Amino acid sequence: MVLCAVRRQLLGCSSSCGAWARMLQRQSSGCVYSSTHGFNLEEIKEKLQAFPGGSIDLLKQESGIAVLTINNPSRMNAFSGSMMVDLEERVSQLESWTDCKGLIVQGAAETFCSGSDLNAVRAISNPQDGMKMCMFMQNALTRLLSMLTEYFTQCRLPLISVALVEGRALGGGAELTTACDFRLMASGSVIQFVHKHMGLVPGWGGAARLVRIVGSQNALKLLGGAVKADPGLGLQIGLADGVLEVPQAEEGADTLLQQAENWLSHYTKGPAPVIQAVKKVVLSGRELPLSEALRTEKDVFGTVWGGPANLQALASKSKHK
Ligand SMILES: CCCC(=O)SCCNC(=O)CCNC(=O)[C@H](O)C(C)(C)COP(=O)(O)OP(=O)(O)OC[C@H]1O[C@@H](n2cnc3c(N)ncnc32)[C@H](O)[C@@H]1OP(=O)(O)O
Repeated sequence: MVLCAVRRQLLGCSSSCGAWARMLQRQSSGCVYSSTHGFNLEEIKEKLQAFPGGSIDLLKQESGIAVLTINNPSRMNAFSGSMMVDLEERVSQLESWTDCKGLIVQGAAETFCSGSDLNAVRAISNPQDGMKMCMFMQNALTRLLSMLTEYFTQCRLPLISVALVEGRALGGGAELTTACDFRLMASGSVIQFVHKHMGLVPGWGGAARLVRIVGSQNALKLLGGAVKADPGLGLQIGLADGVLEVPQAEEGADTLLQQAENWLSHYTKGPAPVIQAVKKVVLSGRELPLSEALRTEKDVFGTVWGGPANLQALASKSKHK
């Protein structure tokens, strides 16, 4: 009962434990919104499907690293309605891939994503439809980053993700980069929250996540000034975790995707259960009050202690020179 009250207080829930239980139920599905918020998944999917074009493509690789490609080159990879539905389906596919360790999110044809498809935006510019689209994308991107389900130590997508930003990441595209653990920016690339210029603020969860990544001062500057963040600024404020050189065609150097895979492999090398456990303890440390984070860490520790990787390391008497 005391814990219940503490949790209610922490999440600003002033209603009864029944309401709290419903909130927990929502969180166990990894979603922010459910029917209690007027969110009807099938209804919104049908509405979004009316705006077709492009696709979100998922490639699962034997290495345990998946590549998610935003693919709508004729519109600078803008998100059509059907691509939003695609995204949610790809997240479900990733959630059921137990050996998954890492994810690279990239755009097709040398640019990342120019945000919402403005044709769809114009057609659903009434507040009700805007809210529905916003809830749908927040649910999908929250599941992508596994931000809520760690309350049950059952983080569904415990992979380490990186956005590979080439060209432009604008509006919703900039928001998408914040739904990854890391951002790698190619030389010449730009992340820009152009929402203010559109008379908007982020609605796909990008503002809340941005504050956690760069702090509220920098977030206010990026959003309030619709600042073009190039790789230099990105590194300086912690928005970018690395800069990749775009290879010249004749050089035979690694492609940006190969460079991103090499970069990510430093963090995904090793058995999937151990990598997934790392993601879980870091997420719970960030998202939970200390006492709950410590308990979560204990539970996750229990899943790897005496496990195959641990026993093998003990048997090999490995030294860490
Ligand atoms: C909560 C979500 C909030 C949002 O995401 S609101 C959307 C924010 N994004 C935007 O406003 C992007 C608007 N587009 C632009 O600024 C420019 O097109 C951009 C991306 C800088 C590229 O400029 P350029 O390289 O000069 O290329 P361009 O303008 O000729 O574009 C090539 C074709 O792509 C299209 N396009 C680009 N961004 C789009 C979008 N978001 N929705 C729909 N179509 C889009 C553009 O209309 C053009 O098509 P077309 O060749 O004229 O048929």
